[in-house]
Amino acid sequence: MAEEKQRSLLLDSASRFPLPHGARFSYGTAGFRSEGSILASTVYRAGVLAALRSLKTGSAIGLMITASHNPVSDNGVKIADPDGGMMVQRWEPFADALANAPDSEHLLHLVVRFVEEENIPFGGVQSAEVLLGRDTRPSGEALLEAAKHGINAIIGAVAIDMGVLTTPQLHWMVRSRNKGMVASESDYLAQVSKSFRCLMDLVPRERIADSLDTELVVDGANGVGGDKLEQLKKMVTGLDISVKNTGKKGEGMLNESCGADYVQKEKVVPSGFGPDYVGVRCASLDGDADRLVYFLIPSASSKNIDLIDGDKILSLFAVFIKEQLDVLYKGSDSNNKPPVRLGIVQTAYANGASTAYLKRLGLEVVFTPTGVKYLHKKAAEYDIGIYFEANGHGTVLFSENFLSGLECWSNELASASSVGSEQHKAALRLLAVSQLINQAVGDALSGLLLVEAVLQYMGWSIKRWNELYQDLPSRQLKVKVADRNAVVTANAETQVVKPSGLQEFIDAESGKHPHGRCFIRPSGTEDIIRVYAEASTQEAADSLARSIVQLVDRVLGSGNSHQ
Ligand SMILES: CC(=O)N[C@H]1[C@@H](OP(=O)(O)O)O[C@H](CO)[C@@H](O)[C@@H]1O
Ligand SMILES: [Mg+2]
Repeated sequence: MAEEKQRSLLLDSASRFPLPHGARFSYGTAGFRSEGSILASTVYRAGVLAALRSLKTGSAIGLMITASHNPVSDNGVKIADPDGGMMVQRWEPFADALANAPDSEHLLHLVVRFVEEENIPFGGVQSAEVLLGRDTRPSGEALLEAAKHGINAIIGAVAIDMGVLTTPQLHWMVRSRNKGMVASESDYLAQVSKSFRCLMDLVPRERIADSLDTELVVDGANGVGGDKLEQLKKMVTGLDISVKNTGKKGEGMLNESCGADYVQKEKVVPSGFGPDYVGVRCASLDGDADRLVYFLIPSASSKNIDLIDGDKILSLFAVFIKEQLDVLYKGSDSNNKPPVRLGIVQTAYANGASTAYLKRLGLEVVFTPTGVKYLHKKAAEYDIGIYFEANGHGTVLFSENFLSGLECWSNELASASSVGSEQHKAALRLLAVSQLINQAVGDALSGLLLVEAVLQYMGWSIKRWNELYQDLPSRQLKVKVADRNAVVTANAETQVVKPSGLQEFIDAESGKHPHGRCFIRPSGTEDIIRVYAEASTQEAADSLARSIVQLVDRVLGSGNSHQ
């Protein structure tokens, strides 16, 4: 009876969100993404999916409506799992099938079959909870309603609207709620600002005396991050933050000539910044504030910037954390403590100079395919795992086991004669980092505060930080091809397996240039093949990339390659 009611409810509500004619959707690296005006049926179905996922896991699930750094007319939707991470990959084929079901009958059929296969408690026997968030895109409001309809089409499921949020805020809320911890936006802001204050209080006095530059100017991409940073700014002291491209009327369009993606890819001064900011520490968030890069405008006449990308943020965090661990483990009372495993996770896009630098520090560096779901999973295998994509998405993960040990150790140090010792302070710093930096996903706001705290601790200017190592010149191009899946890669995307012969050519071309390195892979978010090349000079990197583009175009292409 209950099942009958469930079926007719789903049929009824699904028929209100018909699939647009000729549309095809695919749950890619960043969920579903498309022109916002054709996404209502997809977001409705993502609501159904999220409710089923919540029934299956018995936990709260997140549904975020955003298209990150895409143009303002686009939108998208992604699902967060109970731990705050991306939805388990095993469910992606079902997500695709749901999104593309031609009508409500087919949709119902798919749901009923999947519920049976997955043994999902269906028909009201269990309750489900989906936390909803959206960014500032104009299409978001209507899409949020579509998501609510999808969730409400599953009996027992409740939609909780958490409002306009950054993507990482929603992921944080899902994780916190499922851990039984406070999980509102003000809780997020309170935790982040409190742990930042704690780190700032632990900055060595002699370094404060150097009176390091506290001025920071942030490009908010005209997205949700700017407004949130304005809120956060009121809760932190010790920094002089001003926010540009806040998205307020008259300041410009979302992601247009601004934001972390633009700044990282184009390496030019973003809109709203000019000669007034020469030498000032600047940062860019992307449209949903899960990516962060820093930059420096070198001279008044310069259109180009000095980019401080995700690799360098990672390197800064790695240096800091390694230093704290070295201090912590130096004391005699560390003898009976289990050794800590610190791991660095990068992708093939990491600049070769960053990998060489990290290895020189004696750190363990491993590679995964592109996409945070791979990096995150790998980083979670360590006691402390630091991961970043070059584009600025990343975080620092602490294992539960390491953290509980560290808390006990810190308490021991506090009660013994070591209170206030360097060793005690190192423990407190690491604990504060674990509170500050988002444990669910990469988070531009908390990442930014950690960068700022570490720079203060080190007494480093942005220039000094940038000089940690010098990036090898690189070039990224893309090629339109008939079928991007014709390219199959291995070894964390560094080697082409298919079509055969391609890798040999890439090797031969790379070998022609000092420090030449090149790889190609099918994009997970666009219908293209990406080509990345680096070498000791910009000319060599450009020429290497171009020669591989021509080859890919010849073998697979539509004759239509571009940057
Ligand atoms: C070279 C590059 O920047 N690739 C990006 C891009 O993926 P592609 O699969 O390369 O299209 O979007 C992903 C999602 O935002 C991000 O994780 C990834 O780093
Ligand atoms: Mg983003």
